[in-house]
Amino acid sequence: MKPYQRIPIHDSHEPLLELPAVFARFDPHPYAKLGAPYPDYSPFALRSSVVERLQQAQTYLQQLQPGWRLQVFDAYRPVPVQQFMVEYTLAVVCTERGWAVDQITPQQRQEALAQVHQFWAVPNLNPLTPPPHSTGAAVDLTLIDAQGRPVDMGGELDELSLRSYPDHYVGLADASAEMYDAHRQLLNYCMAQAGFERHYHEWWHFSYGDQLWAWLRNRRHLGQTSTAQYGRFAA
Ligand SMILES: C[C@@H](N)C(=O)N[C@H](C)C(=O)O
Ligand SMILES: [Zn+2]
Repeated sequence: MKPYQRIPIHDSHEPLLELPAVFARFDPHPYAKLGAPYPDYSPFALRSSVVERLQQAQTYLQQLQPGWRLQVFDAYRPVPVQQFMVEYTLAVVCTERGWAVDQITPQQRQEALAQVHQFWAVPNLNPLTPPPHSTGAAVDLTLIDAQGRPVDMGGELDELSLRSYPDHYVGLADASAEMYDAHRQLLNYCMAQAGFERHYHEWWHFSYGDQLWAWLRNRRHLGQTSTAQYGRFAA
């Protein structure tokens, strides 16, 4: 169990809302394209207050960089999709290691899964420990410029590497590294101004009101005892 999963949840039962067209999106959606199951809700949906805060974040961004927009990669993710993506990523990791995923030993499976879970939450059905995206309060996103071109963040979303750590480029004396770090700081600044917290291993993952958000806030403000406002979304 991760420490943030001990945070109590008092669900506000806010609805999930489709993201408005003011935000750019990855099209087609990256996991739907792979065949992930979305029977009920779009992956581009978030809890209503989280949508409002995302709009605030984009307003802050446009005050600093006119015309730039947030580009959403993924938002609401039901637990079966979390399971699908963990299995998919496990197969990728096995292939990279030269292993056939359907012939690995229990020990190899454990090793490969440990790598997967550095970046992917466990597809847990326990309502006390929901995967962050199944709450509808977590979002993976990046920036595009006024011409609609991707802003270079020095790594791809969902990349299983140290480059994904938010501070990977901090202090590196190289012009590209400084630019990547400036872009990551800009994204984090706008999201933080709107109340979001960023994942400690992923420059692209932010949330507002889930267990990880409360845990990160309490860690930053000693003495604060925030709880989660969103558990696993249930219609
Ligand atoms: C890997 C990335 N897409 C992601 O969302 N990671 C977090 C930790 C998750 O699986 O909830
Ligand atoms: Zn995420």
